[in-house]
Amino acid sequence: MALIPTHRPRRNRKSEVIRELVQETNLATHDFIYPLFLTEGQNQLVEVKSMPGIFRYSADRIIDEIGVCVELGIKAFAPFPQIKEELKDHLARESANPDGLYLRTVADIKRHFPEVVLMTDVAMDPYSSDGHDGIVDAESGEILNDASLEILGQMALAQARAGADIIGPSDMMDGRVAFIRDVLDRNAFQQVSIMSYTAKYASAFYGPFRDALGSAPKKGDKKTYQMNPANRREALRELALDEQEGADMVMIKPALSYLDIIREVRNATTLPVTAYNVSGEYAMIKAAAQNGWVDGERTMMEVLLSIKRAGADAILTYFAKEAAQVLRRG
Ligand SMILES: NCc1[nH]cc(CCC(=O)O)c1CC(=O)O
Ligand SMILES: [Mg+2]
Repeated sequence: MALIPTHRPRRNRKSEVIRELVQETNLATHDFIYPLFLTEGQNQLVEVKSMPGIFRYSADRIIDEIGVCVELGIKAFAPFPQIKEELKDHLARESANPDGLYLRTVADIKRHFPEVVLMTDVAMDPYSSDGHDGIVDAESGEILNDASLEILGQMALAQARAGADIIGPSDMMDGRVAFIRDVLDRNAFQQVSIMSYTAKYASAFYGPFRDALGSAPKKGDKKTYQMNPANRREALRELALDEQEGADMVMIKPALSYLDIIREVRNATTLPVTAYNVSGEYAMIKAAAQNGWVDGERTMMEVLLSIKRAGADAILTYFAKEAAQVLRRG
């Protein structure tokens, strides 16, 4: 008797239709935010070596690319700029230049596609001659928190003026969400949202992104501002502060080694939760797929689904375009 199971979960797996009926999590193209790399010049389309299938686009080429994505149903984008070395300085001044590569292109994208949502990145690293997200004290090498807030506030304001829909502070300075919210509100940008990089870990998985932008720290690492990968409770503390400071959405980054944090944050907040499936996570799957070691497409879809199952409402992912093609095919 004991040898005949009374409970048979396999009955709910016996056909494709039944499996779909009981499926708990679904991926949709509208879940994706597509990060895009911008570069100077005309007619530039340069593949990032460590990210096969991902390119740096000059301003003229990005418009066509966004057109293709919109056609596929991708409606949200997160642009990042590759800034020329000679435009970088200790105070990241280029970050607030309305005629610079980034803000000019943001305005241009919004002109061509008023309906797309642009999330702009607030952090000093792409514009900083030190390659850090905040100001580096010349003597001590310390990353100065409160002095950096001024620069981040001006950067956010310049992005709002260029037409950003969502400001994404990725810098991990303390208090920046409240600071940026205040600057935006005092300048009549009450409707511009803030998606905080709430729990951003000091991760080895950012390597290919830093290759793409040439934004790696010139000295030291980011461990005095990005979080220790060992910590879980600290993510909840950052969450509580970002809620108090007025974040509209919160983000966990990276995603795959931090699915537990995504779930934990999902359970602790009523705010929308986003996860950033970062460059190194993309590169790993691409490399294995190119070697024939995993099925790239199935691995991609499984990873994205897992991030949603963990509790993310939206996903920043370099896979957005490929996954949208798979989802369209059905
Ligand atoms: N402000 C820094 C920033 N903004 C986005 C990413 C990484 C994204 C990725 O790896 O895909 C980083 C990484 C870093 O700290 O150097
Ligand atoms: Mg914080």
